[in-house]
Amino acid sequence: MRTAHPVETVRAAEAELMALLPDGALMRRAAAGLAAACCSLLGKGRVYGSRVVLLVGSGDNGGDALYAGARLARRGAGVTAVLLGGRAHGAGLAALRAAGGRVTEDPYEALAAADLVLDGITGIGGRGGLRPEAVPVARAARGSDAVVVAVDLPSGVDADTGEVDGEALRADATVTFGAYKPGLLVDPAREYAGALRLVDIGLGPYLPAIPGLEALQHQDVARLLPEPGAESDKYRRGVVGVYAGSDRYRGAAVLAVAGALRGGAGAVRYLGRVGDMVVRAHPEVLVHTGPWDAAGRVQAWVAGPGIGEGSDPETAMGHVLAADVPVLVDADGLRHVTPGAVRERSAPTLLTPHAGEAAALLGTDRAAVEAGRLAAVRALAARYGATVLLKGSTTLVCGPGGTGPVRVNPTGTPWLATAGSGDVLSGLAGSLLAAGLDPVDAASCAAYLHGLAARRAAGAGGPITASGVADALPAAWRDIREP
Ligand SMILES: NC(=O)C1=CN([C@@H]2O[C@H](COP(=O)(O)OP(=O)(O)OC[C@H]3O[C@@H](n4cnc5c(N)ncnc54)[C@H](OP(=O)(O)O)[C@@H]3O)[C@@H](O)[C@H]2O)[C@@H](O)CC1
Ligand SMILES: Nc1ncnc2c1ncn2[C@@H]1O[C@H](COP(=O)(O)OP(=O)(O)O)[C@@H](O)[C@H]1O
Ligand SMILES: [K+]
Repeated sequence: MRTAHPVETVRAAEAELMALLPDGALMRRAAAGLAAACCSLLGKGRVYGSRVVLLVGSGDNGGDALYAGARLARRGAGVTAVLLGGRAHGAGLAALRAAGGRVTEDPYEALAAADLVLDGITGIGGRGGLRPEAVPVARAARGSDAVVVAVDLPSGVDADTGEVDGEALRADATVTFGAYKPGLLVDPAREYAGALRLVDIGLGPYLPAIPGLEALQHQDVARLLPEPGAESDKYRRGVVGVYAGSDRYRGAAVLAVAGALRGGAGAVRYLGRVGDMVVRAHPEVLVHTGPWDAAGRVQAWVAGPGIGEGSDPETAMGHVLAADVPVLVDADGLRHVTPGAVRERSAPTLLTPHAGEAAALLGTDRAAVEAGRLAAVRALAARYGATVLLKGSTTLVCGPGGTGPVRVNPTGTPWLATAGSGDVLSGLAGSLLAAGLDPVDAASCAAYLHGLAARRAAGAGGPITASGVADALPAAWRDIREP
């Protein structure tokens, strides 16, 4: 599991460790790791003679850049510092000068010739976006041919929330110290960070066991995915009920069922208006057309994709929410849930909104949700007392209450932004619920598999369809099982 810790936690861990070490030892560790990462980014044999520009702010983030710059200068790089704050880390500046580095008043001339730029303007002490004097310099760095490496964080992003208030520096890579910060894993900040590298400075034993954010990796998902045993039968593997589709949105039912069939449940039962079409597309589905209470055994429900509005869907959602089994509510189904109704349920509920639906549930606008995804997913989980999976460029999952660690999905591709792919995801997550995973695991494993399947479907990069994502799910599952 990859974990991220908020700034307050990182600072507390640093303080504990620093008390045991000689002055400046942590910063030297950080700078040594940073310089090593820069050497590998420049390439073997390319450090000597390379041109490195340091963008140096007024705090310790600038100190890291200066010490790393001194190391690179000692290996033969031409290192130039641009001082952007009113002051600069004194010992770091002295180290750079002693190693042969220099300070320039003309950042643009230095940047035009740079092979590597180190962004040490702000790290975890930064507040708000870049200040006006840093904006043209950051743009010139981005516009140059140099590799841009952010020190600890891209300057201008919020380390804890992933929000970007104003302008921030766009890096090709970020070398972060001691622990990932939540903002490095959550859009919009994540996009500014580029490839991530973590430098171990010995903070591990001083960090709490429960992180602010966590990202599943292959082996975590492999451990959680259900696998049939010798004694399995279709009912023991779980039956997932799907209530989806309408005369207007028929495909939503087919796609949700396609996801459900590939999620490890033993059987899929369909209720809704388009059973004929569903069974034509998926003959293995059990279609029920009678009253709700005669639907038969179901271990988890997926309800909402393409059901539309009106009294019929409202009544049906009432039946689903009354069931004493886990329920996933997606898409149109989200119009029919209230915090009170969800809180009163006897079994867990999983809500899977995209940013627009989340905004409607929170009474805000879509842009606000997209700018503050972490806050939005926590607020929804707290308000509904439910697990929430917030879809989009970064998919987040938060357990009921909103206070525990948030799971961030590390797989996926922007090619997933295609109609119907969310329906496949809801079927898949519902199937994992029926197979017995708890809602946070079901949601995060589903997002992981869905993202991998999308990458497989997209190959080297190219348009994909929701059906293509569903078709790629078994191969993604195998990739996880047998890496
Ligand atoms: N602690 C440790 O042991 C270790 C820490 N390490 C390193 O230290 C970093 C944290 O250092 P830090 O605390 O000095 O904060 P930092 O991010 O440099 O910013 C400080 C100053 O920037 C300014 N400023 C604020 N906002 C701004 C803005 N938008 N745009 C421009 N300027 C802005 C503001 O100063 P002001 O100009 O307001 O006086 C503020 O005081 C951390 O990220 C890691 O790199 C590593 O070496 C490992 C060991
Ligand atoms: N920019 C993006 N990058 C990665 N994944 C995305 C992006 N935009 C959307 N997605 C994913 O695509 C799916 C779209 O789901 P949804 O919005 O419900 O669409 P639909 O209702 O058409 O099925 C979700 O899994 C979401 O996380
Ligand atoms: K930085």
